[in-house]
Amino acid sequence: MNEKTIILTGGGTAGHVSLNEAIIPSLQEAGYNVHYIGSHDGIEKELITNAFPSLPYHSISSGKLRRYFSVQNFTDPFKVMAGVTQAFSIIKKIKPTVIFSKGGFVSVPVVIAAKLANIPVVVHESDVTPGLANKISLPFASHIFTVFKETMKHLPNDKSTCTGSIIRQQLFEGNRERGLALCGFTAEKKVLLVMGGSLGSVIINDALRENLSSLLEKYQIIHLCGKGNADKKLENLQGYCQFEYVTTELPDLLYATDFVVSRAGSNSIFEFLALHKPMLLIPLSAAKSRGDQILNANLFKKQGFAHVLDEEKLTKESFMQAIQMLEQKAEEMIDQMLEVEHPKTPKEMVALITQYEK
Ligand SMILES: CC(=O)N[C@H]1[C@@H](OP(=O)(O)OP(=O)(O)OC[C@H]2O[C@@H](n3ccc(=O)[nH]c3=O)[C@H](O)[C@@H]2O)O[C@H](CO)[C@@H](O)[C@@H]1O
Repeated sequence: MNEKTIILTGGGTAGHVSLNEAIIPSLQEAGYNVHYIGSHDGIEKELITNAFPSLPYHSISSGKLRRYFSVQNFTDPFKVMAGVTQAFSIIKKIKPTVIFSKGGFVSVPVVIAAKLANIPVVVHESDVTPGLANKISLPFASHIFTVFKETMKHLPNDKSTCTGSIIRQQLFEGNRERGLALCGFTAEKKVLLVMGGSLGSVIINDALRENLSSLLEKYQIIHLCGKGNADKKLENLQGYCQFEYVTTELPDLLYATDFVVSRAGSNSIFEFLALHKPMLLIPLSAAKSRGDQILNANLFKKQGFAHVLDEEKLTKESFMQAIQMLEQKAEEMIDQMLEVEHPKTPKEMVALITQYEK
């Protein structure tokens, strides 16, 4: 049990789980006994236990790290402390050789407990600027890997490396015909995929649904609308197919897609890039976040991969104009995307992480 055991952590939103999902099969192939530490009821529990039913999942208590005032800011530190104690006893029992943290607030107690147990921790940051959980984790980590090279200027030189984004292998194994059949679509009309990040976005959902009849004249639409956001009235509308959240269906849906409208979460936009999907990005505004998606989106725009519409400028009309612009620029975007090197494989990422094991 002592040898070749790794603990993965990360959660809160799917963006803090995708990379872990990508590397688990390669870790298992390399002979690692993989354990996961996540929260009791976060999305990571559902995603990991559904995709890898035999993988041991350990729940711990975790508190949310907020940048704004909330009464829970007074109780959550106690939850984090309880989480540290729980994570510490799990680590002591499992005795991993290394711990890999994909960030999100549940990862903080795990990283602190790892330091207390003297187990090396490797952290991964997906966005241009480090998230709060990773900032807290940094002093406890042996190394931090980044997706964007621009992130390096926010990190100590001697313990950071840019690896680029790592894409789940199954996303390259989709099939257009299967995707079209799943939605009841024909091959005659172009397909627009609209996605508001892993949680869905109410304002993007509204902008789409307000324009639905005009858009359906030209496109067939796959709408990943987020948990609790499906609209029953639109269930049998020809050419419109809504899902609250998809897992195994995603590769086929992406292969069926011609253009994407999306939030600018790091994992999603690199997946669209790897599959050469022209994209219109509507990043989460600075008023609602630390502005990481705005930076992600603008770097994609600068490299010619995306057209960007600021959330503050989103109206029924500007949404339609931006989609027109997306279609006009689509070929140019694909040409730019074809120039990009193939991302590192999950197997290569595993080799990078495990070099830090004790
Ligand atoms: C509100 C919020 O905190 N957003 C952050 C969160 O976004 P979010 O969780 O939306 O993260 P990303 O866009 O990076 O990744 C979403 C992941 O979910 C997958 N997916 C999505 C929908 C679906 O139906 N099925 C599915 O599998 C996508 O393929 C992707 O792998 O983490 C990102 C990465 O740190 C950040 O850039 C975002 O700012």
